[in-house]
Amino acid sequence: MAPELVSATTKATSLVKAASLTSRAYVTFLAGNGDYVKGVVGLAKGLRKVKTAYPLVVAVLPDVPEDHRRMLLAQGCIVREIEPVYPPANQTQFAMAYYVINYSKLRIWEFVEYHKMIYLDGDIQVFENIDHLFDNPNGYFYAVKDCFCEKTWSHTPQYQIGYCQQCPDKVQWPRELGPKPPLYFNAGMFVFEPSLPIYDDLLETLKITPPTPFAEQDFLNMFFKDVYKPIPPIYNLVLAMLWRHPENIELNKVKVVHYCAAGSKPWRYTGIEENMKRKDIKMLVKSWWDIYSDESLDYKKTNTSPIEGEADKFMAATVSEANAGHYITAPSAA
Ligand SMILES: O=c1ccn([C@@H]2O[C@H](COP(=O)(O)OP(=O)(O)O[C@H]3O[C@H](CO)[C@H](O)[C@H](O)[C@H]3O)[C@@H](O)[C@H]2O)c(=O)[nH]1
Ligand SMILES: O[C@H]1[C@H](O)[C@@H](O)[C@H](O)[C@@H](O)[C@H]1O
Ligand SMILES: [Mn+2]
Repeated sequence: MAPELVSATTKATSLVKAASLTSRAYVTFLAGNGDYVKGVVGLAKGLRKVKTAYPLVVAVLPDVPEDHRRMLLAQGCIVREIEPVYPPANQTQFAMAYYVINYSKLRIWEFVEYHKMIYLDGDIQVFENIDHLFDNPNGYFYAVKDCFCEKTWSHTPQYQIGYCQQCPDKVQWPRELGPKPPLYFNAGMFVFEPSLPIYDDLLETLKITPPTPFAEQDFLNMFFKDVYKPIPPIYNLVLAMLWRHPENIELNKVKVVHYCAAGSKPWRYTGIEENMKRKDIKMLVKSWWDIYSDESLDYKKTNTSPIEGEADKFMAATVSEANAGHYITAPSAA
């Protein structure tokens, strides 16, 4: 082959590789000017520590201040601004106010330059590589089953009768309450495929769906109930599982920890709330801090492999062609 052809072929091959790399990404969501940015910085560093091959996209609301965006870019994140999504007007009083902003998460279905994404809350840390989840068959919504035993669930019949899908045989679902409710996932972590038709359908369906206490989590559960595939709790350890269902958890096998129990956010941890003095909780909070404080995990441009370099160029080209000025690109989190 003529040298120029060889080089063209090599270039094409690396572009194809770069394209397939950039067609997968992790994504998280950031709102406001508070301290959740610390969670996202910790997550970017955690993903780098486990040597993920994929970047971390941060979907930010307009109220995220410029200096927080710069911190994320400096950590190798891709920052994309999204518009807020609100549930139907005049009904917001029915949702837990704190969660209403999370409906904005639905915008990530619009990120169709990626074929597949793994969504992670900002209060999640990844302790082992989970890139293999991208290889799960397409066409399903993958997430971990939630637990109904904490007080946050006290508004539900499940909580009131002591039924939890984590131990469905302990308290049987009573016949008089009708059919057993479908499996319910925690929406702090899920694997999904961005799609414009699904995005339109999500927003159209939301218009006719009254808000409920767990906001977009309830909504996503309802919307994806027929394609939901549970994955093991090691992919999203909801901390309450440690004291509610210890028999279901082998802590040394856990890959992803979700600091969602009251008082457990590592950057706010004081130890005063219920269960927060447990040895396992203290250990998990310390593990989060070890990653967050490790300067060797800060993003360095020189860390990028040749393939990542190509991915960056490919992204930059795609972005400037397709979406000039719409969002800011940054290098991979890995
Ligand atoms: O002021 C805020 C509040 C939330 N978030 C983002 O929104 C995510 C969800 O909020 P929490 O993690 O505080 O919520 P929980 O984990 O307690 O709640 C769970 O229920 C919620 C219902 O709305 C969501 O589904 C959420 O993903 C799910 O893990 C955060 O991680 C963070 O990424 C912010 O950036 N700023
Ligand atoms: O999303 C909620 C929230 O994270 C609560 O803290 C937890 O008790 C729930 O199980 C979960 O569904
Ligand atoms: Mn969370």
